[in-house]
Amino acid sequence: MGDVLSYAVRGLTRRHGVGGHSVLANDRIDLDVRQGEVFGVLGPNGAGKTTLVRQLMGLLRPDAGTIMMFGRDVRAAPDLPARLAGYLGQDDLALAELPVATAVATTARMRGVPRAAVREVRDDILDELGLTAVADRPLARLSGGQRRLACVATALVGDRPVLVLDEPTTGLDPVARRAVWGALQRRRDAAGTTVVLITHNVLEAESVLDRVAVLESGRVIACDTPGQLKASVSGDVRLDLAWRHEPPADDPTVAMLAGLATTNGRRWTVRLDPATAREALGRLTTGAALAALDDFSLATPSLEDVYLTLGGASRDLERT
Ligand SMILES: Nc1ncnc2c1ncn2[C@@H]1O[C@H](COP(=O)(O)OP(=O)(O)OP(=O)(O)O)[C@@H](O)[C@H]1O
Repeated sequence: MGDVLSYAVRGLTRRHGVGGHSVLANDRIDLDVRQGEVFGVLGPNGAGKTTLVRQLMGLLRPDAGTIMMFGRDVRAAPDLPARLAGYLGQDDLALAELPVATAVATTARMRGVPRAAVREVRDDILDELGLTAVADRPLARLSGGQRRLACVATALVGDRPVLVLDEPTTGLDPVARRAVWGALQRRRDAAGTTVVLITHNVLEAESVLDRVAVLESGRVIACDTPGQLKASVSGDVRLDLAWRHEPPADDPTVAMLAGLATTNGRRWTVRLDPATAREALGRLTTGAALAALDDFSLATPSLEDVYLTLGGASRDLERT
């Protein structure tokens, strides 16, 4: 990873709409994305993530601020992102009528892959992403997940130095998601490709992302490596409890945890300092509540905990 900045963003501001109903979608965002890093953008729905990446791609004009791409001002060279970056948008309907293989091959040709190499390049990426079996089917006649995966293939083909991907793994099954994360890592490791991606899947992204920016209400509220972000909440551990049936509400430990827990049905997640967590667990496993307890675990914080600590909403996260 070098010191070259694929993107240097300063004071980026963009408002949608006008007058009383307008929304400040990006509010003075500063970001540096280094060449060869996988850079994640996390944040709750409506935080301004898509607005940010559309500006990085030159698809939306900033109201204020600058975007430098490899040292050049995107405003002065608006075609720069389209030439240097492969982009996956939220909906990709342009290629819908084409068979997958044709969509990938056509994109490869447009990106300068020599005619003699197109077939091999196309077949390699279809194989890498597990799309070979549907290569002859038009995108419009694929399942939602397969179509998304085919769009990922068209974004990745042609070895652009930058990839900007808006939720590349949303809607994919576990095998396909693993294929996408693997494909991104391989490009970063082998070719120094810079990847900027939006994701809600923090649990999987954690192992792939070099750095993460957390957006909320148009602002960057944290930006660091997953490790450093986790260190910022590292005083705490996460206690996960799965209840077999309704826990006794009059048990003082249960009542204390209930007030602190994020709940998902009978699953409770509580962030506590280690000593309190150990004590609580000790009381639960020796007291009356044990009969209601199905399973428990104590874990050091994940990027998910960071996200939640910073104010992200658990409903916006995919748990897979
Ligand atoms: N074309 C538009 N006109 C008006 N408001 C818009 C428009 N596009 C986005 N917004 C608003 O701007 C804010 C940021 O939207 P954006 O799509 O960038 O968020 P996001 O973080 O990508 O959200 P999500 O996770 O739901 O995709 C939201 O409040 C959204 O409602």
